[in-house]
Amino acid sequence: MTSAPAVEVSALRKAYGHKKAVDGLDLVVEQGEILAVLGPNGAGKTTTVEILEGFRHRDAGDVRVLGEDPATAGRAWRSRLGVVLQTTNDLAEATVGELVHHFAQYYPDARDADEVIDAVGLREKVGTRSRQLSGGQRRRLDVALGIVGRPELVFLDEPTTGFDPQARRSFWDLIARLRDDGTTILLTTHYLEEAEHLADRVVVVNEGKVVAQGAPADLGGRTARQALVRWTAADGPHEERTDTPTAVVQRLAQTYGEVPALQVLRPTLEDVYLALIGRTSGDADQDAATETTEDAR
Ligand SMILES: Nc1ncnc2c1ncn2[C@@H]1O[C@H](COP(=O)(O)OP(=O)(O)OP(=O)(O)O)[C@@H](O)[C@H]1O
Repeated sequence: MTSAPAVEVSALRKAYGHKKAVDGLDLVVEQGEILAVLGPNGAGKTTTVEILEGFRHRDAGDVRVLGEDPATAGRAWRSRLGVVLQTTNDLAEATVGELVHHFAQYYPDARDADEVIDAVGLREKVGTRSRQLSGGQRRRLDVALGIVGRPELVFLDEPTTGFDPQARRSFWDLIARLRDDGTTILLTTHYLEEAEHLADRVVVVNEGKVVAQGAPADLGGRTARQALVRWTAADGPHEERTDTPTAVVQRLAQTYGEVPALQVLRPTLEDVYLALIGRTSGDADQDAATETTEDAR
């Protein structure tokens, strides 16, 4: 028997005034899987996640999270969810250790608080007040508070923004361990390599709709994933898309011997993603620059 999905969303809509933030979005997260939601700034990811968490009202559509409608579900439902919120300023004077131990008390079957502190890599900061943590350390504390209750389903909205590369790697290990424990995880991210590394499935959202979904290696379909063979002949540059680049190169070698300016290119997840959202990598660089400015504020 297959179990019911952890999350089922159909025809979800939410507008802010005239702005359609979510515009007929469909989504399923199976139990035990890691689903990554990708999309450019303003695509509607946070709005969707906040509706699933029960923090925002929807205008239309059906939503089931762990079998209940988040708009009406109660405390027992909420205790089964791990919601990673930004730590509020009210808690700024509490230490890492105090916060994680304190939050653990709210849940019937909480994880061991000290193990969680170790898992997010904050052991050395256990006595530090939350206001004295760096941005990346604060985010790790947010994650610790989100998982200490041993949730069945965890929502992570851009969990590793502001992490250094080493912290990102150890966070990925933590997420893999949560998955091994059977936790279902929905995360949003702007990091394509994060989605590729972690996710069983990726959903690409653009302008409030799902524009593609699949395993990271299959996203965009077979054609988008084909290799591109390029070479230059006497009459100029040539290119050929193919599932069998070796055969194409063999054919070219028979014609030319040493093939002039031969290249075999494989599209990366980033290439496929940018094509799906109708951008070029120049636009993506622009987004990255904008994000850096926002982070710097
Ligand atoms: N509280 C709000 N009031 C008005 N407009 C909003 C509000 N929250 C979001 N929006 C708008 O809705 C759209 C979707 O925003 P949302 O935050 O869901 O996008 P996102 O995909 O999470 O973006 P990002 O990657 O930048 O976090 C954007 O155009 C945004 O400006």
